[in-house]
Amino acid sequence: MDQLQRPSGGLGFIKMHGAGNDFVVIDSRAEPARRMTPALARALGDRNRGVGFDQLAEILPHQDADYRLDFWNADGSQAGACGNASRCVADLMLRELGRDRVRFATGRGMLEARHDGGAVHVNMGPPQLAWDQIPLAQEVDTDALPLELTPAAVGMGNPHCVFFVDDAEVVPLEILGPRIENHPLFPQRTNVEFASLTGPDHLRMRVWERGAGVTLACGSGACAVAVAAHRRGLTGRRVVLDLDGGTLTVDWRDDGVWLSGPVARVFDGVLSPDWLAAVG
Ligand SMILES: N[C@@H](CCC[C@H](N)C(=O)O)C(=O)O
Repeated sequence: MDQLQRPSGGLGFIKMHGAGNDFVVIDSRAEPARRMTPALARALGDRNRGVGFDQLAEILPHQDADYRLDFWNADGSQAGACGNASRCVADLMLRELGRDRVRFATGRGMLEARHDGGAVHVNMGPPQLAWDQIPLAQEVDTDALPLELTPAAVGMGNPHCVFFVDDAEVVPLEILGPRIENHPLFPQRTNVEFASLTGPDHLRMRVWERGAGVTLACGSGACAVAVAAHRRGLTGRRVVLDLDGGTLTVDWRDDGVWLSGPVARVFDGVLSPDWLAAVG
């Protein structure tokens, strides 16, 4: 990764996106003592007063891995997983280390990422399918939740509620998303996906993210939709998903759920000492 210019007291960052899911990446490997806080994440995530992002990914040192990644939502909450930010940071680290494979630690354990051509692939690990792993508030069939339209619940290190509908395009996400996100069945809230089958092993999906709202893509959400679709017998184990911001591919293999797609480095910036002082 190129060294960022840091005015004394400033904070360097990189703005990236993966299929339109946008991120601020902060490299704290050299300064692990300076940690992100909910207030700073919220201020940075504000698209008017800060930089704006769906998630913030903070890179930290780790003794048994190439690095560790922490994820923050725009509302200042933390997430155990973020597939697209994992792919974006892996792209930076694969280039920096000159390797074709990296291992990194996250809230859900050790993950692996690889490069090939233009795409970055990350193994998001096995899906969590037991009600108390996702977690849900009570023991129910995770493939058919007791909610209208009987959605499925899938954990990918973070909770997802997946609805299969005839036409995901017309779903009023802004209305339904927050209702499902905060439904009492999900004690840690949930990400919400609406998906429709558009061809053999091909899905259209739209997403409402916990802590971020409507986003153009969600990597762990794409994994959850693919897992739920296969469990329902709608698709095979490898599917292509069209999201609002681009196309992702998910392959549920024996060693985990692999997520693939494009990444882009948009710009490098520095938060000024004055702005940092003002947000506390
Ligand atoms: N955009 C992400 C998911 C981010 C975390 C999510 N909002 C949560 O709170 O669980 C992805 O690409 O997976």
